[in-house]
Amino acid sequence: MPGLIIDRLSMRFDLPNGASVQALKDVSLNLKAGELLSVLGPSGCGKTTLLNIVAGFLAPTEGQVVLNNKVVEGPGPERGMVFQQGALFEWMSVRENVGFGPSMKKMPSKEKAQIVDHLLDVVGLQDFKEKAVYELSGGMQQRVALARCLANEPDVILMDEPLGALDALTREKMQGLVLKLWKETGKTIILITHSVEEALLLGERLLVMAPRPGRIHTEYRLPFAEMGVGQDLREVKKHPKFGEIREEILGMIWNMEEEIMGRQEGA
Ligand SMILES: Nc1ncnc2c1ncn2[C@@H]1O[C@H](COP(=O)(O)OP(=O)(O)OP(=O)(O)O)[C@@H](O)[C@H]1O
Repeated sequence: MPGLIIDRLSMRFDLPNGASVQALKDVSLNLKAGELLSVLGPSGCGKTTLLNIVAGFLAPTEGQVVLNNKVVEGPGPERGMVFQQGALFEWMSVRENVGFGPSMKKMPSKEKAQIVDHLLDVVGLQDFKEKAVYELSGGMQQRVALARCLANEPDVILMDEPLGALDALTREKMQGLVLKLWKETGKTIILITHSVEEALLLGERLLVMAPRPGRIHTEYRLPFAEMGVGQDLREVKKHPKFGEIREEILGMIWNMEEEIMGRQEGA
């Protein structure tokens, strides 16, 4: 079956002092090709661990990830990653950064130039093609990171707080861009965020995770990502359901954090 199957994942980190941390316990999830999933939860609930296992950077202690019928056994080009800070090659131009994957694949230069040009149009950076990345603002650097990821033609894009370091206005524009890319490319996307509003806007499915052990607490299926494509996201936020679910999730995460604090004080 095409798509991504996360099958009963558990991850335990054994620490040098003999203790261990159960970062994930029995996490299962099926994503169809082209679905957009956002993941929220208090610090330490295993969001990044989950993403790193799907990326193939970490091997789970139990369970498996299956993408398009193949078990994930390490990193691969069909899974692209976008980090909070672009992880770009500072000394290369925007064009060279976006063309890096195609260059590695030894793609003929004419074909590579066409792909790079197309992606720079998509992310609105055509006029900055020859600039070095250190000359760009944070928002522009994240646009380069998205274009560079897309140039590898991944089936799944994994984003770990990709907009977390941006100012509010740039972040809002980038949220619109993520929705546009999702609709135009049909990629499956998993996006981790600490912002409840962002998770509501950028998740047709939204997972709230809980800590100790890291697990899925609640899943929502939401209309806001679809509503937001090509629209003013501030209008989407005015939808009565948006405010209602935001309050519900904020309360849920607040209670989890209270519980953690209580356990720490009682320990
Ligand atoms: N390499 C590691 N060695 C030991 N413990 C780890 C390691 N990586 C993560 N952990 C622990 O696993 C748990 C989950 O961590 P993870 O980073 O996945 O959570 P998170 O939800 O992404 O947190 P945050 O929101 O703060 O980024 C935490 O208790 C963390 O301390």
